[in-house]
Amino acid sequence: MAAALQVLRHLARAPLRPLLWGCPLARLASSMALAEQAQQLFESTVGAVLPGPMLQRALSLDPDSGQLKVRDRSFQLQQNLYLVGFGKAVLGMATAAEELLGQHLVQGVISVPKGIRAAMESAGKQEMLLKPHSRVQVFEGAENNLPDRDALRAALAIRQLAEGLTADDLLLVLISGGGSALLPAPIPPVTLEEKQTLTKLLAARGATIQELNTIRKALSQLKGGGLAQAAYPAQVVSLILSDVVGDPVEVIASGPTVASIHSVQDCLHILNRYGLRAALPRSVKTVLARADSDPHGPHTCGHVLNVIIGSNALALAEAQKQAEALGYRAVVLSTAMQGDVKSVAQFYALLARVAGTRLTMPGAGASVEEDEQLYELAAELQLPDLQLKEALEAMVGTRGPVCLLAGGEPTVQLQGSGKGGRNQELALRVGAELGRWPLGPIDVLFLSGGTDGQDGPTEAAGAWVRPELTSQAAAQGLDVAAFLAHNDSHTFFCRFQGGAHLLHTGLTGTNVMDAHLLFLQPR
Ligand SMILES: Nc1ncnc2c1ncn2[C@@H]1O[C@H](COP(=O)(O)OP(=O)(O)OP(=O)(O)O)[C@@H](O)[C@H]1O
Ligand SMILES: O=C(O)[C@H](O)CO
Repeated sequence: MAAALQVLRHLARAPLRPLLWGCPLARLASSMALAEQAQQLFESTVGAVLPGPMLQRALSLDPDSGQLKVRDRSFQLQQNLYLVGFGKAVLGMATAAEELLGQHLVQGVISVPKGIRAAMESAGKQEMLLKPHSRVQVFEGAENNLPDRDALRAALAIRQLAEGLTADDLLLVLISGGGSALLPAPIPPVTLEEKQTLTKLLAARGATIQELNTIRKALSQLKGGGLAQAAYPAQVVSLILSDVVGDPVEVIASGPTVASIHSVQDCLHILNRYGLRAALPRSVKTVLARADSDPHGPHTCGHVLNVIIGSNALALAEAQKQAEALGYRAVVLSTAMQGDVKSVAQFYALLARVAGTRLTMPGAGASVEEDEQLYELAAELQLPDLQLKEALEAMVGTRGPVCLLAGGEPTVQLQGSGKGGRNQELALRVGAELGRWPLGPIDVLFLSGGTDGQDGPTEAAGAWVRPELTSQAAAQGLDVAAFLAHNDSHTFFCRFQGGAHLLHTGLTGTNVMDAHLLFLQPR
């Protein structure tokens, strides 16, 4: 685990070894090293959004004058700096912030997942752990990503700190994914249990994170700008690590420092859509009715600076740079990869075929039907930022290796009771699809990994596959289709070639959704 971390740290700084594409020997070696390079590139993707480097990029402190710079804004520090935070990556973010801001920090309170300190400790990740005499108080709670009494206690301590601030103070707010469950403060008479039940029901019925968080905001004291309001008249700077496609600050962790723009009507529409309006507890109806007649209208957040300091796009941009340094033609396809994992897998496999044909037989092009099918699949997935045409055009005239990068969070409809995760299932499906057609004189590798280092309830971050997967598995007596039918991708990869295709990084301490890397190397 410690060794994996060393690699991550090293890769965050060091450029990777470039390919020497002119020379056949080098080409052979490079082809053999493709899997190794894929794993290194994944680690660079994560390295770009680790708490330390991220905070260092976002903040700069002049030790002589005590001026803190965040983007183009300056704040005078003078025993007036406070910190709060909530989210799965916040422990490491708070540690990095305290290290940077040192003596200026008066007091802090953070709400982080249950067991995270012990997990980081046993993973040997000292840089994610606060020092023994830290000024930051840590609350652990929200087991299984659900708001609980411990998280409620943390939220109340955060509110108390915020409410005690004056116009001379600066509140630094550290926010990352999972923040909603770690900052529950229901508006009375709504109880924690009622809020828990409602969010669980909405999630189980397929509500999007935008819908879920709209409801959470309407029922919360601190979400939807409530925390910023509590801290007024202090100045507020929120440093946000995004785990939502498109980085919407009002959605991530339910936007506690962003004024909510939703009306009660929006909430009622959502509750209607999921058949929950009729059975609402009286307390929820009371709070919604009260909000409807609130004479003050929505909060304003003029005293707040919200800054996205880490995102999937940022991580992929770093991986793209590293891939180019290795000699690849690298294109970021999308940072909003969503949709059913089966369709996403078909898309990547067909993309490998269409792009591969362009690379190996310039001028021939893939068949018109395949091109059309690829564009149809892309349209079905509805990816707002997809650079498919650009990526395919980039193949024309490219004679060397290509790396296509994407990020996001596909969805798995669980049918079986097997062990797996989104990334391992996607990789397994892509592997199975790639084996269906001959791909010509080209080496192909697809990797999918969760940037938090944990894919579903498994110890792996994800997996990588090549087109030979199905036949090699069959030679080992493993039937890929049978494992897929039970959502048993992790069991498959543990058995296949002794687990050599699994990605193991350990918990990374960050989270910007998943990364997908598709490598195409003409032979
Ligand atoms: N056996 C399985 N096969 C495939 N996917 C699974 C399996 N079990 C759980 N999953 C998927 O794993 C996901 C939950 O895993 P995880 O804890 O990594 O969540 P997450 O959404 O990545 O959390 P975060 O928001 O922190 O990134 C769900 O999307 C679920 O569908
Ligand atoms: O906490 C949340 O609301 C989700 O992780 C999205 O940010």
